[in-house]
Amino acid sequence: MQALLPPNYLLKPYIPLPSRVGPTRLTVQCAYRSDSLNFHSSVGSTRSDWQSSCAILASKVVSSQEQPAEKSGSADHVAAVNGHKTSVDLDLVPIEKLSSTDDKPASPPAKALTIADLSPAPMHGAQLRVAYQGVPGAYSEAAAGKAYPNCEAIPCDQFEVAFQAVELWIADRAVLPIENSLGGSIHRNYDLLLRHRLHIVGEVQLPVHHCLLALPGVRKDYLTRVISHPQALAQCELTLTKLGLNVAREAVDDTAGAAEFIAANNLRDTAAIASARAADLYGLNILADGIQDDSSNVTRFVMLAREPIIPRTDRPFKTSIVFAHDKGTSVLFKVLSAFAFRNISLTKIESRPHRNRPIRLVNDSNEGTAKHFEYLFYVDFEASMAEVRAQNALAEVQEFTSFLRVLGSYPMDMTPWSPSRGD
Ligand SMILES: O=C(O)C(=O)C[C@]1(C(=O)O)C=C[C@@H](O)C=C1
Repeated sequence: MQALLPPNYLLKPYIPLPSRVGPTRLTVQCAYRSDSLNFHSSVGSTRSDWQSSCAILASKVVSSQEQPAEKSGSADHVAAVNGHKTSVDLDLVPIEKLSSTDDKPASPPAKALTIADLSPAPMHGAQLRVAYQGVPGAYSEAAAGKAYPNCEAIPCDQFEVAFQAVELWIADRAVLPIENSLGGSIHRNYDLLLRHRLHIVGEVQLPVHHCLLALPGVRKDYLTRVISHPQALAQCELTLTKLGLNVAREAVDDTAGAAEFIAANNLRDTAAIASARAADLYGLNILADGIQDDSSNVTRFVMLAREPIIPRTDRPFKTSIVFAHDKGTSVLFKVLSAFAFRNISLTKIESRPHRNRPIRLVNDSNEGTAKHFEYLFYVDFEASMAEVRAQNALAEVQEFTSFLRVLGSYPMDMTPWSPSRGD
């Protein structure tokens, strides 16, 4: 967004928004239009708050592109356009006001940047706003709380919306699941990491303890279906069968959303797989506790921000990269050896279809044409980009690859492991 501003205006790195966001769930439409918001709950938020928030974001871009410079930078002007009165200005500071004039003292000399400047806390004096996919009671909300204690968690109806919420400055961070110890990778988020320009700034691992929830008075033998997030259904498949629940499984957007749906529609033949907190929030009973197929069920989440953090060497760091290559099959081996020769451990490798070029045609000298699928490879390795061995490894990787992007270099989650409990 900064690139859209006229050159004589500086955008300070935060846009104040109405202070209460509350648990209103962001939808795709919210990121684009302010007139089609989906209000799940009215707690602490009003429609006009949200219209103002979205309009501020929209008009900031529009006004900076279309208005004459002396008007577009005015906080009052933007506030008036949005019909939203805020006591703080919108942080658009004309550069000329920062420089010295005859009758005004010169501005203080530029201050050296610190790590805090490069991974800034919000400047509006409020809590950090963290976007997650799902509704209150989702595991992603718990992960947001673990990553950023005391944050203001902002529910979003899709992963993509959580990315957009950060890109549009509605949220400061997004916390998104990337892999689970039983269900495997969350492919959608791998794809979105590449499509968006956010940076991974941290990771958290959350023990996931699933419960089977139903309306009060409902017994297991009343059930004709179980609904939940596809990952949660996969994580409990064996246990559901052991419980004699050979009923239909239906996928919904998130675990807590499944619980909310049962409560809202008074469904007496349906159970949800979700957290004990979701049972509390939506008034459901716990029919079975700890139904994940393995007690050490854990989901790894990544934290995303608009700016990368400065990599360090005083604590264990992990770095995530994605690359593609266009030459031969031994490239993957060569790339992996660049890490092996330097004793850098890989913690994860994932391949995804190369959507821009899904198939490569290779002319066979004898007959016809062989078709190879093309992939993007995502690799996590245990080293910080501040380490020379990691820099050298990537320099070597770059020689073999047609595309290479560092998604982030960030502190590893080193919290001691304990199997999932009911909390
Ligand atoms: O539905 C939720 O509660 C989520 O937070 C999503 C999600 C996931 O996408 O993997 C997160 C953790 C669990 O693994 C199950 C579901």
